[in-house]
Amino acid sequence: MRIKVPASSANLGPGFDSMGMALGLYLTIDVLEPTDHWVVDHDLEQIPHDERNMVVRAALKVKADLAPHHIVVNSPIPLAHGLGSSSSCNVGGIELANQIAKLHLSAEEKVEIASQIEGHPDNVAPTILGGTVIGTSLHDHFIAVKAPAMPYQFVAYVPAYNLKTSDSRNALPNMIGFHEATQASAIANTLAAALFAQDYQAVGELMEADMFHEPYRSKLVPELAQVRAIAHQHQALATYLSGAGPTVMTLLPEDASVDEFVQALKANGLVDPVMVLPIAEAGVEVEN
Ligand SMILES: Nc1ncnc2c1ncn2[C@@H]1O[C@H](COP(=O)(O)OP(=O)(O)OP(=O)(O)O)[C@@H](O)[C@H]1O
Ligand SMILES: N[C@@H](CCO)C(=O)O
Repeated sequence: MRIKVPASSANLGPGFDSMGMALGLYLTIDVLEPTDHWVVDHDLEQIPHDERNMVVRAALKVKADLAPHHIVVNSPIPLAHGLGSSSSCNVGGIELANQIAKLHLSAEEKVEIASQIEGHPDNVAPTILGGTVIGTSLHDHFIAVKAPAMPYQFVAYVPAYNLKTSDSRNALPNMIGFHEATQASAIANTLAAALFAQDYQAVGELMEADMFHEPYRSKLVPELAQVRAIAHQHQALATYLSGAGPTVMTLLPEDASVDEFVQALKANGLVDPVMVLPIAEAGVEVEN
């Protein structure tokens, strides 16, 4: 059995901790034979091979006495780069428990469990449901709603350095003022409305108007302003900080040339890898 889990890009600018989309870059978990203790094969450095592995930890949160198995985890999702690598592990672990213990969890139950583990649904909800998802916690549970597909090319500029979510969150203020909070949430609310109305002119303007996190994190990721400035010269709809960074995501129209955009980045000294990632319209899947 193989569990296939998409990567994800959270925030979409002002949708801090509430908006995200699933991307066609997949962590896979091959479930092999039952064993007397957990064995996790993978080729990452400094990542545990036993029950301390993040995938197994998530599975054991769902079912503490889950029968141990030999599993193989492969992930092309760069770690600590704002493409949801940890969310894919958590969602994969939940699905692992679901399959081994035959729990028959609904998608809503998986979103609930995953959001409890992560504390916010912006990565895990699209990773489970696929597509673009907006969600929130409310009265100890989570509500997640799927938005229409965006007809754009998603171009991820992936700086070489890692930025752990915890470190990137430490750059945020403990409090913002009432007027600022009202304005920031008005921008996010209007972005949600524009996404559902498929009013992409408004989407583009609003995506670049975040007041919750990008102003505080941009000093950690100078590439955000640099890529955004160049993107504006290449018909981009918008550029935003993907998740906690450092990946910078640009939405280009489907008929725009990614090559020309990448060449312009390089000409300006932005020579880190670029990935063009499709939206994953399906979330986590199981292949037998
Ligand atoms: N394939 C994997 N196997 C085991 N652990 C992993 C794997 N991928 C990620 N992790 C764990 O997740 C951590 C990265 O999580 P973190 O939340 O900092 O970043 P991210 O999920 O990549 O980015 P973001 O949440 O901003 O999108 C790694 O340091 C590692 O502990
Ligand atoms: N919304 C989260 C995504 C990463 O977990 C953040 O920006 O910190």
